[in-house]
Amino acid sequence: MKELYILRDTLGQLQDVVLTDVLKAERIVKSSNGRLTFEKILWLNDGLDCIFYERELAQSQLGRPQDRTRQAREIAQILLEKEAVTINADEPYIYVSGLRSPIYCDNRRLIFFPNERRIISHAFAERVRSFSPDVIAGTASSAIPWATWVAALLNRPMVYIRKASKEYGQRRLIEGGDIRGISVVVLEDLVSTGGSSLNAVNACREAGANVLSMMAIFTYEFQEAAQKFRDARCHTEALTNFSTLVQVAAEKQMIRSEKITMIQEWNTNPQQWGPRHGFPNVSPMS
Ligand SMILES: O=P(O)(O)OC[C@H]1O[C@H](OP(=O)(O)OP(=O)(O)O)[C@H](O)[C@@H]1O
Ligand SMILES: O=C(O)c1cc(=O)[nH]c(=O)[nH]1
Repeated sequence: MKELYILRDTLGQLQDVVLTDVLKAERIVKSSNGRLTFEKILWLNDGLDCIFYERELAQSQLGRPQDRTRQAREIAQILLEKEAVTINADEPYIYVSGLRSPIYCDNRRLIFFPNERRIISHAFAERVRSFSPDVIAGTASSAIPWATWVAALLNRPMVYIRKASKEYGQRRLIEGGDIRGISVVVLEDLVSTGGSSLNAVNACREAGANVLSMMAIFTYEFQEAAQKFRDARCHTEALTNFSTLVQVAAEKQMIRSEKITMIQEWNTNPQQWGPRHGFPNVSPMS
């Protein structure tokens, strides 16, 4: 049994999607500290730990490192169980940056699994909510569904950012609406070198938006990516990451130890790994 907490201010309305969850809940315990209505729901379904619908409390609760660690481990396990993560050293994958890699994390697969995609979109929503953005932005193409679900959960407008402006029709780079002068959180499915996500952040900035954060499901934790975001003065975070993935895979014996050693070697020096193993890196994909 899991516990779902829904918190709202006394005048607040629960969104439809939450109401559906509430109706399915076994038992609701209500209390109040004067300013907040506090509803504790004993939740029978797997997968959903908690949702916070009050900003102040969300920040204090979600800021606790152990919560983030638990969440990162849970999502890493999903990536492994749903075979989003695959390893192939015989024919290493080519990344959009041109890097060769023995590991690929295909988060596109996650949209196929309703329970897991709910866990991830709720995790995103909890974090995005603490920034109170005007708009949720998704990078094309893989983050469009995540941005859609998060925007629906938070009842916010959504846009998506193309890799390049469309060459016909309205010729837009950002689709959905005008983000000039308003705040945005950008969602991405995955960060390797950070090039794609930073392009999206820059596109939003050039369109006149204030980018509050760029959040991804997964990051390989490359120094190169972290430096790019520092240089761009853009806050960034990920729901889970390479080191957590490796830790969970090792503990639960989901990846054999020699493969773990190999992907760790790749991760410490991704530029060198391909050439050293007879697979030169290639030009970045356009
Ligand atoms: O951090 P980077 O080095 O830029 O790499 C990460 C990017 O690569 C993938 O997108 P891809 O270009 O494969 O496009 P897609 O989302 O349309 O599948 C992924 O979805 C990220 O956007
Ligand atoms: O860098 C990339 O292109 C990339 C790496 C990865 O593991 N998964 C993905 O979708 N893209």
